[in-house]
Amino acid sequence: GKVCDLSGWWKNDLGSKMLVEKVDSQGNFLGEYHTAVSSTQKPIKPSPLVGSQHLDADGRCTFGFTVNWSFSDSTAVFVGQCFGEDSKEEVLQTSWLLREKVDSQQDDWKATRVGHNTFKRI
Ligand SMILES: CC(=O)N1C(=O)N[C@@H]2[C@H](CCCCC(=O)O)SC[C@@H]21
Repeated sequence: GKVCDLSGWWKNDLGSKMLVEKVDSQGNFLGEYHTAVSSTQKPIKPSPLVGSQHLDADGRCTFGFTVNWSFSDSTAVFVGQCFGEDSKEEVLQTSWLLREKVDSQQDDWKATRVGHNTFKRI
């Protein structure tokens, strides 16, 4: 069967782009995330990501990664699964949590956003 190897460039429906560099034999990878959107006023910059994937032979591996935003004090974590039927194009269905930095615990309740998003290869 076809292993789902996440390495390469991906784009989601917000227009954000992600590069996954080499996936090692344990499924670990590094990369960078170029977000098209942000909740901050600061200029957007590429940000490093660290993650790991399963290496199932069925092209439908699960994965997770963390993005340490280089231009804001927030952090995002993504989890998802690759759907790569042999003939059809590969799609990553993901859910994410974005944790922004708040000044006090009184604001902790509103500090985490959740979402979902689909990535396709570019
Ligand atoms: C995939 C997806 O929906 N998102 C995407 O591609 N960019 C936004 C967020 C970017 C956060 C930038 C740093 C900040 O604003 O603090 S992470 C979830 C969302």
